[in-house]
Amino acid sequence: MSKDKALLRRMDSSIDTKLSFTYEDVEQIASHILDRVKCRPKLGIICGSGLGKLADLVQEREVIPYTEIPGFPSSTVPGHEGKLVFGKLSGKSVVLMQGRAHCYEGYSPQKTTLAVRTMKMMGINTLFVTNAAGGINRNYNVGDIMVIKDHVNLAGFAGVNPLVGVNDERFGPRFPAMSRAYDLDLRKLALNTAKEMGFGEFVREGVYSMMVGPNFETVTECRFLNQIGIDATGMSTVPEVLVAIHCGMRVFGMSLITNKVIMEYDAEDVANHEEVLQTGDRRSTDLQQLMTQIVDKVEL
Ligand SMILES: O=P(O)(O)O[C@H]1O[C@H](CO)[C@@H](O)[C@H]1O
Ligand SMILES: Nc1nc2[nH]cnc2c(=O)[nH]1
Repeated sequence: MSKDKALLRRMDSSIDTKLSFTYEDVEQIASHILDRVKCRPKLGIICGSGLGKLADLVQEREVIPYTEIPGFPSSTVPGHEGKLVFGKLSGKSVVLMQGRAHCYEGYSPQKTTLAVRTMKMMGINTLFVTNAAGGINRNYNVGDIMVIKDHVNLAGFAGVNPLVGVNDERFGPRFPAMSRAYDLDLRKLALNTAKEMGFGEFVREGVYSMMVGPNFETVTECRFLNQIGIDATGMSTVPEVLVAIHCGMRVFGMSLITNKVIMEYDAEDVANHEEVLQTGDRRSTDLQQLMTQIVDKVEL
């Protein structure tokens, strides 16, 4: 055998397809789920840390734990139950993800977002994402709700992006635009609804950023985020939104500001997940009310 042939044989020049779930894989997962439920929703809602109580308001519930869905990552973080909850919210058919997967749990960005493509394959065309986030904007208070108008994919700067890998055009284009990721009409609907409900004082609109985590940010990282125009930061949501936009879904997002990030080098406070969950608990009723009103008004 020539030297060149031996080298070619030794070096695998193919793309690592193990990264991704194929279109056929996702089809199978979606039909596995649909075989188990009667509900046929067009709206999907992802509940962030401590925000899963929204599922308590769902009627005619049909529940599937993630552990019973092939390929689905199981939830390993407190505040994320790890269940798909189908049923009616404000009279509309919905599916709620009670808990999400995060890259910091050790899941690939592709696995972290598998549920989003699965939802699309199940007929869902509108995705609402929620999260718990640290307030970077100094005018924000703990307990504020931020309608997301844009994001900065800081994790993407380091190569963490679920759209990396073989692109199957049946999911979406190789180079998806991301300049209108958060639907303008839905943002307006949410802000107007908040005003009507008397929530205007604590519902804002701002920019979310995602770093992989699991550590909370250093003081200098927070100062940097503040300088580049970030209002709130977390460890999720962005990969889900990238995948949702890639596969043609309409996206709306809200962050609950669960803590103010530390920006003083001599501060004694430190960020912690317990505070995140406690704020989620305290504000969950308002967030649930706002969400149910938006669901009531949204056209699907
Ligand atoms: O983004 P969600 O899942 O709401 O949770 C946020 O809260 C957790 C940290 O307290 C992290 O998982 C962060 O991403
Ligand atoms: N990265 C990050 N995620 C959070 N989730 C809730 N609070 C925070 C925070 O301060 N930083």
